[in-house]
Amino acid sequence: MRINLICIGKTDDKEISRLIQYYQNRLPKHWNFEVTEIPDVKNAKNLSPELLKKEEGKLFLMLTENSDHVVLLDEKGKQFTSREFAAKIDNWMNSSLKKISFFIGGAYGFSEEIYQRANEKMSLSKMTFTHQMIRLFFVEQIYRADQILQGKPYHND
Ligand SMILES: C[S@@+](CC[C@H](N)C(=O)[O-])C[C@H]1O[C@@H](n2cnc3c(N)ncnc32)[C@H](O)[C@@H]1O
Repeated sequence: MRINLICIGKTDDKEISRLIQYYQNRLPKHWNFEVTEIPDVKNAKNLSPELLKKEEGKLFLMLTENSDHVVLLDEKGKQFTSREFAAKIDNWMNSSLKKISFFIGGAYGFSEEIYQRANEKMSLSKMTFTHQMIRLFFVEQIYRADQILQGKPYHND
């Protein structure tokens, strides 16, 4: 199974990029985890929020196959503990799913088309984070899930 985290625009803060890389490098290869940064929509500043979300949505969908299980990272989604998330990933890994695509929205979130396409919505907190910071928080949770599944002492509860 592959796991793809798809985000809008480059991670423009070097410190966030460095930490994402840090956790990614510690993840075993069999996770097949990759981060895809979609280029920012051209002329984004001249588009209304609705149009911008639509354009970003088209780019998300271009990277998604029909068989992908799409999970939106969305502050209004369902919340999990780190152990529940690790168990969820373990179930997916033992299923026939070929790819899980996690989407992080842009500055205004997701278009209606993307909500329609999504299989589920997952929240990391009820609070809203920037689309840059949430990348790092998510990648750390992926690393934490691996440590939990390996029974390592990184996660202590
Ligand atoms: C700045 S937020 C979008 C803001 C918001 N949806 C709005 O109404 O304007 C950018 C993206 O970061 C992600 N995000 C931010 N906070 C999150 C949270 N607590 N849990 C999961 N994803 C979050 C989501 O993918 C969101 O679309």
